[in-house]
Amino acid sequence: MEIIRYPSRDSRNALLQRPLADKAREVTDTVTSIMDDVKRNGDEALMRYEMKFTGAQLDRLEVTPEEIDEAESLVSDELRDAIAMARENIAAFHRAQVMSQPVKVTTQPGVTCEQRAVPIDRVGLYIPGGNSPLFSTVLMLAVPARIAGCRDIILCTPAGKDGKVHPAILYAAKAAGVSRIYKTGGAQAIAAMTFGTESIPKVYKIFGPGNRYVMEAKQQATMHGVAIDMPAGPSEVLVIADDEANPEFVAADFLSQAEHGPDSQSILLTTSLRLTDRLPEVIERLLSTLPRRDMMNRSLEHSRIILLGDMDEVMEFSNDYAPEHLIINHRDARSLCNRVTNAGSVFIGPYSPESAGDYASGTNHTLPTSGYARSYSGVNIDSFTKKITFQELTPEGIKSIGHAVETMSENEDLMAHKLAVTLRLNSIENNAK
Ligand SMILES: NC(=O)c1ccc[n+]([C@@H]2O[C@H](COP(=O)([O-])OP(=O)(O)OC[C@H]3O[C@@H](n4cnc5c(N)ncnc54)[C@H](O)[C@@H]3O)[C@@H](O)[C@H]2O)c1
Ligand SMILES: N[C@H](CO)Cc1c[nH]c[nH+]1
Ligand SMILES: [Zn+2]
Repeated sequence: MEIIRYPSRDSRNALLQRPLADKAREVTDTVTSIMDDVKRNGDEALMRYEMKFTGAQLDRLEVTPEEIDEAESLVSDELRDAIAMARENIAAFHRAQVMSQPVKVTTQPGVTCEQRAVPIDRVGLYIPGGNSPLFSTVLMLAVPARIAGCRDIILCTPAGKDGKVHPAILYAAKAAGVSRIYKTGGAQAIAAMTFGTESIPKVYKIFGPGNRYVMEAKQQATMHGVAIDMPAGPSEVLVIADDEANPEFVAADFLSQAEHGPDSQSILLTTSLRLTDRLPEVIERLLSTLPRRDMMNRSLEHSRIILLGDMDEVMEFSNDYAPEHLIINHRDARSLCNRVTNAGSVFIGPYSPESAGDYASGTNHTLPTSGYARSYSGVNIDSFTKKITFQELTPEGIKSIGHAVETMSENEDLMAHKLAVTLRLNSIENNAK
């Protein structure tokens, strides 16, 4: 972990870089060849890749109803209760985002404009399964998809070496109303949902987080006519903390991101010399009590403690970095959060760990990474709909805006546009005679 005290303005840009950004070309090339292979060879390629990456020998990709029943019996009552609570909270927060009234405005006498949200008919959800089986992500994606009214919800996730999907993923998928589940992961799963294969249908929009291969594949999918929620790759957290912050809380928040994968990143921004000096030792102590130490150590190599001069510099750096998660563990947390312009999701105060939002508070944990929080939102109810506009003009309406349209189209040299209005105006005039 790097400790950087009072970095010069010139050196700050380099600190905004995400881990392994220099390997982007390699990832792009690997993903391009996987996408081509799946497009050409369909299910055969998917089974080959599952064997290569997970060791699973598959002869069918779709999960059977019997496998789902078996999974249900393996989930403990305690986990069922936890999933039920998370699902309720996620549903409550996302239900509240539904626009209850369509937008309907009369812009001029006789001119009515409307906007309605219409669900995307078939969506594809990617559930990561490399380092851990993220069944919480099933809830984050399938619950809002159902609330939005998506009809067909496809889910892809890698199988384990034994050819089975983790029982909690299957249980959560059933509880959240997923239509069909397939055993395929990584870039090949995204390719399958992009092009369609013998078993897996092509979808209209792909959702979900994943490692660098998954994130790159989703971005390539957009070149083949499929929409995506956003680039959501390796997890990251930026913590803003002051002298009063409990160093153990900050250390645990660092480590909770580090355990997602070797290319996750945790950053502390502080004006406190005391915290800067103490944190490495507290992280070391907590780390020694946790499993996955090796992976966390690799992630911590990219992590940074950055000591800055004042809170203006802290907020400027945080907004430039645009973290996926921002934890403000600071005595002025409430007022600082009003200065956030770029972040996926913000956790306010000492008792709001990112883990709460990862699982059960109700907000969505599928969020933009790698600086994409500058321009993208995390998954929300709108992600599952598209907005269609409607308009209706009465004879009075075409008369009220007709002349403006004729003038504008004439000035764009588009005389057929003008004609479509003029003919109607003439017809209204003739009928009136
Ligand atoms: N941004 C978010 O909202 C969010 C949410 C949850 C998790 N995440 C991130 O999702 C990621 C999950 O990653 P994961 O690896 O555990 O699971 P994953 O399911 O995303 O990826 C595993 C698959 O990647 C493919 N793969 C692995 N190495 C490869 C290689 N060398 N070449 C080609 N393909 C390869 C394989 O198909 C493998 O099955 C983590 O980085 C985590 O931080 C992000
Ligand atoms: N932190 C992840 C988003 O970057 C979400 C997650 C799922 N499970 C645990 N955490
Ligand atoms: Zn997490």
